[in-house]
Amino acid sequence: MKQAPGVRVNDLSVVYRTPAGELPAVAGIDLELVPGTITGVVGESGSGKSTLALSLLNAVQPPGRIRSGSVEIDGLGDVVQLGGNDLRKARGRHIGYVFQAAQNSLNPLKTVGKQLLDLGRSHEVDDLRALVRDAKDLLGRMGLDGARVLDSHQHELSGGMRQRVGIMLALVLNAHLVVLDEPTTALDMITQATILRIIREVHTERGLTTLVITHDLGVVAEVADRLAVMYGGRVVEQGPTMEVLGAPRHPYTQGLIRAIPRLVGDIGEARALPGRPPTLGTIPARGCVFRERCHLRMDVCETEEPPVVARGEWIVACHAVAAEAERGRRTAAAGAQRVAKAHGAERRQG
Ligand SMILES: Nc1ncnc2c1ncn2[C@@H]1O[C@H](COP(=O)(O)OP(=O)(O)OP(=O)(O)O)[C@@H](O)[C@H]1O
Repeated sequence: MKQAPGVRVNDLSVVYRTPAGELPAVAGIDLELVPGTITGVVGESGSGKSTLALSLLNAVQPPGRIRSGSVEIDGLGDVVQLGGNDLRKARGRHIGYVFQAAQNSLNPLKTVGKQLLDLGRSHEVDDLRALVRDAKDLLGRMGLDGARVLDSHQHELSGGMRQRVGIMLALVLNAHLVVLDEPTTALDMITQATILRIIREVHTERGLTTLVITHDLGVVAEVADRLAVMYGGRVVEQGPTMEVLGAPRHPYTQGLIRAIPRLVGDIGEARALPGRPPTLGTIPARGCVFRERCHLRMDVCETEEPPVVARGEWIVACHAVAAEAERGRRTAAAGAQRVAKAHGAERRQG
C-alpha cells in the first residue's frame, strides 16, 4: 500500500456477548473513507465508535465479534476475512493505529525506544536507525525531547506525553491508513490544538487516509474533512464536515451542536441534550434508536428503521428528515405542474 487507500465499510454489525445474549454495539453501518481525507467519527460514550475503529483492524476481542458485513481496504481486501500472519502484518505496517487506552498500553518494563525497536523488528523494518530517527522527529514535532522520551519508561511520562508516544507509534511505520481513537483526550486545550495541527500536517505530507474517533465535535471541526455521527451503534448522519456542522439535519447532530458550550455570547445558550445515550441492553431492537430523546418523534419511529435520505455526499437516517424531504419534493412537483399547466393554457390560447 504505497498511497492513501480507500476504505469501504459495508453493512457492518458487531455484537458483544452479555448475560442477556449477543447484543449489537454496531449495527448495519455503511461508511466510506475517501482516499486522502480525514474522517471524524463523533458520538457520545457508548455509541460504538471504538468498536467501529477496532473493526477496521479486525481487532474486536471476545466477548465481541464481527457478526456480519465487510471492511474493504484498498490493497488489503476485506480485513474481516484476514487472519493470522496477514492480519498481523497489516496492523502497524498498513494500518497505523492508536487506541483509546494508548496512555496505558505501553509496556511498563521496557523503555519507549526498546518498544519502538520491537515494533520495527516485528514488522521486518530493515533500517532501524532510520526508524529511530523518524520517531525522534515525530516526537520533536509534538513538542517532546525525542531522545529523552525514547530513553524513558512509561511511568516517567505524563498522560499527555504517553498519548503523543501513541500517535508517534501509529505513524512511524509509515502506514497509509491511520486510525486514531480519542487522540487528544488527556491533553490541555493548547497541546490539543498543536497535536491536531500535527496530525493534519503529517496526514497531508504523507498522503494518508485518516480516521479520528472522538466524542468532541470541536476536534472534528478542527481536523476532519468529513464526519460521521454515531448513535446507538448506527451512523445517523454523515457528510462533509463544514456542511454538516453548518446546517445539521439529524436531530441528534443538532442536539450535539446545541450542547457545545460557547466561549463567546450567552453561556446559557448551550443546552445539554436531555436524557442519556442507550447502553447495549437498552438500544431499541427496532425503529429509530434515537427516538427516546427526539423532539421530532413520530409513530413510525417506534417500528420502522429510519430511511436514508441522501443529498449528494450528505446522508441522514431519520423519519422526520425523510418526511420533510418528501413534503419538499411534493411542493416542488406541484409547483412544476402548475407552471406546466399555465404554460399549456397560454399555448392553447395563443
Ligand atoms: N468488551 C465488551 N463487553 C461488553 N460490552 C462492550 C464491550 N466493549 C464495548 N461494549 C459495549 O458496546 C457499546 C459500544 O462501546 P464502544 O466502546 O464501541 O463505544 P464508544 O462510542 O467508543 O464509547 P467510549 O467513547 O465510551 O469508548 C457500549 O454499550 C459498550 O458498553
